[in-house]
Amino acid sequence: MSTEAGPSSPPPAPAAAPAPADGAEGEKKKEPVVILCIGMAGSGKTTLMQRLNSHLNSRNSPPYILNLDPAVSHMPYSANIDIRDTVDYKEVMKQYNLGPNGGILTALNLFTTKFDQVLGYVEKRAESVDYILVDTPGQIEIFTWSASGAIITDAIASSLPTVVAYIVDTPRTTAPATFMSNMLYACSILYKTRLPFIIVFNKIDVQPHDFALEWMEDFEAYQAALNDKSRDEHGEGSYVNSLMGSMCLVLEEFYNNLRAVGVSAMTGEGMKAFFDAVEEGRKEYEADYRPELDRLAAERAAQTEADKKAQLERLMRDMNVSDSATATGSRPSAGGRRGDNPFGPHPINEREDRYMDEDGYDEDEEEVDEEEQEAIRRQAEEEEEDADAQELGALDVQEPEIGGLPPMGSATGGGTGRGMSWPRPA
Ligand SMILES: Nc1nc2c(ncn2[C@@H]2O[C@H](COP(=O)(O)OP(=O)(O)OP(=O)(O)O)[C@@H](O)[C@H]2O)c(=O)[nH]1
Repeated sequence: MSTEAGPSSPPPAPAAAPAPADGAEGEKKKEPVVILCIGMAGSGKTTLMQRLNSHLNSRNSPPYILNLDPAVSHMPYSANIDIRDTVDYKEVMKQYNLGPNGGILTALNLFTTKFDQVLGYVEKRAESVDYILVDTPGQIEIFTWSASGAIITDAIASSLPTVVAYIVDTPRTTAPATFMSNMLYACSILYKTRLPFIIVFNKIDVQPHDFALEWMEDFEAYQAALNDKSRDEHGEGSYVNSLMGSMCLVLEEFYNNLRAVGVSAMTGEGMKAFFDAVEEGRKEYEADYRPELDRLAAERAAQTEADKKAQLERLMRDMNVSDSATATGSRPSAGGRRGDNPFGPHPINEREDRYMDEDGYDEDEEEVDEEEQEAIRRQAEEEEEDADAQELGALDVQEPEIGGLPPMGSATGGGTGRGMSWPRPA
């Protein structure tokens, strides 16, 4: 058992400005790292969140915590922002005749409509914390394969250094086939998020993770394990097993580019290795992800600038004040001199007449009308969506004071009651 605070010990008294977890005093404080905990149901995400929370509290560096799992019934720590305070997924299920997964997904979608507020709170606290922990729904695909999961991940990652901690239930991964399935899933998440990735082999108090590290480093060791279990009575390996052997080779590149650590959320073993890996992840984010983000932002800015320029040119053309027209002087302006005041009054109907065809049909006018109508339609749709979200109960996100976390183990199990639940009370 580690010497860190146990699961139910209260956090230390909140410090106004927590001492930096690492780095020398006087140095400019680093941006906090966001740790996105993702994993299969039962892999130990919530327990690990609790462990990370108590570990960081014991280092006098309390983290900022977000819970994005609307269905968690017991949370052994208090979150600064809890999806359950904003949306009640059981009500969503009832009202829309949805099953549990549909309810959780819809609750997450509703919460996503308010995520800009959440990000605002997180950014405000970025000055005073070193780590931001995010717990995700137990049904992994609800987060990793949904639009809202992608929106939330992108929003966080474009704001702060972010690493993905993929939690693996080690005792349930000892079979080569299960191991391979888990690694392929991890690989798919890596390619979807493209964020620095840590594979966290949890529950090493029950099953050490050496076998997994060996399989990741040594193809032949994995092949040997496969052969061990794959022979049929004729001594032949099955098709699936030879496929898995090939997969292992394919994944070599993936294994080479990620960090794998073993932890026990229960005992606290492996915390140092975990935070070292997070620090490496931060460096990778700064070296690879941030420049890409900056490049995309510059690309977008250039595109916006080009669009603006094109619009302006079009406007100038419409008003007959193109460079050539201005240079040669198109018509006398109000002041009387040719080329002066290109926006001056036109002789009646002159401009309009030039754009009319023989039937008096104005093609350009129609184009503008369509654009305007499209813009009006979009705005109306957005307003309608906003109204829907409001009605459905994606209420303003509530944030308690940081550092004022209730003692660990005091979660209410059905929302912490700080915010409003759906549906909105009469
Ligand atoms: N022995 C051992 N058990 C653990 C460890 N971490 C979690 N568990 C147990 O594994 C079970 C599942 O843990 P949770 O933290 O609820 O897992 P989860 O991934 O949050 O589960 P969902 O919310 O359903 O996705 C619980 O019974 C935990 O006590 C660990 O490090 N060692």
